[in-house]
Amino acid sequence: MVRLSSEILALAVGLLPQLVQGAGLNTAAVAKGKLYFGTATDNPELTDTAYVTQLNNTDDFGQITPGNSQKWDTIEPTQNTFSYTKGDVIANLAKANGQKLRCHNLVWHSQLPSWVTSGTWTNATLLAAMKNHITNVVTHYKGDCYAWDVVNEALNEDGSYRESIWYTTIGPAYLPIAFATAAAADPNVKLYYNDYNIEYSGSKATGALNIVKLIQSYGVKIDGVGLQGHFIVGSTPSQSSQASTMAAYTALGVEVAITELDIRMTLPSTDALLAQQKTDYSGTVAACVATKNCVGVTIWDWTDKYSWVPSTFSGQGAACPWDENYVKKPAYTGILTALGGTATSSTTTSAVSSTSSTSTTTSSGSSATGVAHWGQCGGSGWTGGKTCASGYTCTYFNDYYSQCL
Ligand SMILES: O[C@@H]1[C@@H](O)[C@H](O[C@@H]2CO[C@@H](O[C@@H]3CO[C@@H](O[C@@H]4CO[C@@H](O)[C@H](O)[C@H]4O)[C@H](O)[C@H]3O)[C@H](O)[C@H]2O)OC[C@H]1O
Repeated sequence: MVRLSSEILALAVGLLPQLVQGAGLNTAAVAKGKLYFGTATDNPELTDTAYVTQLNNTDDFGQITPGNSQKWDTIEPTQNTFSYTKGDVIANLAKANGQKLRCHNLVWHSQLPSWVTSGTWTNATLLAAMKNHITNVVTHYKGDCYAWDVVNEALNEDGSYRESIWYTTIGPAYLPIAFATAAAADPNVKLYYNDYNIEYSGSKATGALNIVKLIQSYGVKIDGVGLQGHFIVGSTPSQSSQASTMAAYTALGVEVAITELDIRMTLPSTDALLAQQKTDYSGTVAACVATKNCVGVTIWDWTDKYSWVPSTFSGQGAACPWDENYVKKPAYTGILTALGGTATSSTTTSAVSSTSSTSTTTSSGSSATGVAHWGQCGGSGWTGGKTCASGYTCTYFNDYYSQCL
């Protein structure tokens, strides 16, 4: 009842209906006792005003993660020369918006500069370089990060250690040493081990459990396990499987978070794939909701326009809850309902229609019904049909947003 009144008020004063507080993903997550619902972002897309408008919407996003700008190759491209410009842009954006920042990442086998991958190292020299990097970066962002992904993807699929430069030169002790170094630089930040395909039981999840135990056995602090959640429509692990795996981690005294959620499909998308994607997103988020020490969910960017998927997995995409035109997909409603939120008219109209056929109509560019459109009615940014369907009138809200009502 209250929400309906807010919508009427918002319409009356010409506000964007989707900004009505109380309707979004982060608001619903916090109401469920979670710390945040968030999204990854990256520097290049921050020049897109409509993108940033939604990124800044704390009703949907209470947390952001830099997708690339805190990685080793960006921050320390040359040994002992640190460049924080890109990372700071995102850290400052989070600060300005009052959003939590998940910091990503300190030690990984990928996106390393050549001075690391091609250097001639001994155990002692590589340890010194790793500790120097961690100390500098964690100190620079001290107080800014809710959590650091201290080590990313240390495992093979069979649960053995990945033959990275870290493992082959230093051995498994690089993990506890990395965590101890981060803890010394910022005793208050949460320290995570982060990986993919550890969201369901199996050898790799066992490997991740063993990493937590290894770090703890050294008397070193580890606060959390990050479950990346890069899934495939129709092959996403079930809610119960994800929840029971989360329980195995939290039984070791650490929290968990879903840190990089996206659910990709073989293109082109169809109504059936979008419906299955909604189910898959919903079950995954519901697993976190059902797990007391699952603190939050982060999607790996919110719009298909800037998703990493098509450039990494040939022929696949449409992995995010918003399409490339910033129209909410059925997945959005799936997430919201898993978070205990209600799909109101502000959700369904500015976002997805409750029927997948409307989404298809919109993305195919034929006449639009009660759905959101970025841009002015009939203008160049008008992303759906150039005209509203019979019985609907195009209503202008602002330069970015119009809707067939
Ligand atoms: O701009 C992009 C960044 O967005 C990108 O960020 C990384 C993306 O995810 C994380 O690393 C990847 C995780 O998925 C692995 O592939 C999996 C293989 O097994 C499959 O079953 C599973 O479905 C797949 O997801 C990739 O091999 C990993 O690289 C990483 O934590 C993020 O930083 O990084 C590259 C930039 O170009």
